Amino acid sequence: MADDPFDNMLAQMDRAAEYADVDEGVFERLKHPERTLKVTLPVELESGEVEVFEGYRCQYDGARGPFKGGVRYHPTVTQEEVEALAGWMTWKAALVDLPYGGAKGGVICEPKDLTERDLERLTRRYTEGIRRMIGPEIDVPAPDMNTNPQTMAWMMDTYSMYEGYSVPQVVTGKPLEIGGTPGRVEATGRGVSIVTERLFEYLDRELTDATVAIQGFGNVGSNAAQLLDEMGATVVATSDVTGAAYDPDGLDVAALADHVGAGGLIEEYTAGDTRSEPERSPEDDAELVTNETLLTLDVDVLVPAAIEGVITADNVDDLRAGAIVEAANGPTTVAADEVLSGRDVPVVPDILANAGGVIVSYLEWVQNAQEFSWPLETVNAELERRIGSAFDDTIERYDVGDVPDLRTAAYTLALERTASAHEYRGLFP
Ligand SMILES: NC(=O)c1ccc[n+]([C@@H]2O[C@H](COP(=O)([O-])OP(=O)(O)OC[C@H]3O[C@@H](n4cnc5c(N)ncnc54)[C@H](O)[C@@H]3O)[C@@H](O)[C@H]2O)c1
Repeated sequence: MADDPFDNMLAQMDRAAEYADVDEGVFERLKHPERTLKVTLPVELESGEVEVFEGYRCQYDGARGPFKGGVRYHPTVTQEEVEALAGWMTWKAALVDLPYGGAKGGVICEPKDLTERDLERLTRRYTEGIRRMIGPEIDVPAPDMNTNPQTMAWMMDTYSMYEGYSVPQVVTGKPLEIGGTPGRVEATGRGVSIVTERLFEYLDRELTDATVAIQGFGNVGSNAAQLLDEMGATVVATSDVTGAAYDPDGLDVAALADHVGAGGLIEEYTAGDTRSEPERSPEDDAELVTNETLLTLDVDVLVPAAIEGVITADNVDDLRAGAIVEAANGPTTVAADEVLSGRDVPVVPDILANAGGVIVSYLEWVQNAQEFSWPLETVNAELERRIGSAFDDTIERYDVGDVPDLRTAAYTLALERTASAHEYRGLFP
């Protein structure tokens, strides 16, 4: 059993290595991040107090191109977590065939306890700390948990100030006004909805008959919920840190999105204290249940879209979902994965299910390089083409019949593609 995210990632690699055509020496290299920078970040808060934060940037593997990966602000960030997330970015970029290596950043902080001004100062100090490591052709950060287009704007501005000219291409997930792309904010959730639809086609089942439970109603969870709702699925539960809203007849997803968008919490929504305009539908009888209960609901699809390590050996036997689509990174431990694989529960792995974000980040980066902007329809069509093609490749690998599950199929492809890049490039010096 491996619950540490980095050990979990290595165990996933080991599982796929049995089936992947990868040279042993190259495989050994792939188990180690290229480099990780740890930075100390003293920040004078708006209160006048000086607080010393700690942050990281890990560049995991750059054989396929410049490093790419988000920046996370969270109290539980660790070096091992950042390195695991950077590894997952490497496999994700390879699986969806983007010309990128994988990276990730993180700062240990509780954003809820910081003012907007504090967050700006922390972001600028972190950007200065990792500035020599990033760049449009070197390593391109993006948003992740608790970071957003505003965070990217501060990063872009800080980097540009040092360079002496505007460098929009140094980060993706920016506001539209400074080189962002239409469709980036919804991209990960849109990708999740597309792969869920493809999975149902593959299983020869109707998405319009399906019930869905989504853990986490942040950027990814809320956009996936709204798009799945538009596709005709019934979203029966969703959650935040305060708990889950559950209505077996379906939630009023639009009202919930309005409420949360206005800063509301799930526990307030279920208590009838809503901030949505118009009011929540009278047919929505959402009651408050725990996040743990949400995970074990008898639904057709479970979408973990919050944090890693939520489906474990401890709760996997209680899971009743017919399929799992991993919107979060690393939500299933290897021990739990083996149980699900044994029970033939299809699990669309994170490196495929949540790749919509990095795909549209790539499209933003390409538009910045071209100094040209594309309409939303072009971005969405390209996202659908790329994630659909990665889904087809994964299914094709799975249908050959030797790999036990979709995750192993996806990892096999990702490892083979990354290893192939290493073999062509050779071992320096
Ligand atoms: N934003 C992206 O483009 C993107 C891309 C790929 C993968 N992801 C992954 O998706 C996941 C969610 O990212 P996001 O950008 O939506 O973050 P977010 O901060 O916008 O939302 C996170 C949601 O999870 C909830 N949450 C946090 N901790 C929780 C806990 N302990 N139990 C239950 N709920 C909890 C929060 O209340 C919130 O509703 C992360 O694993 C992230 O790495 C995000």
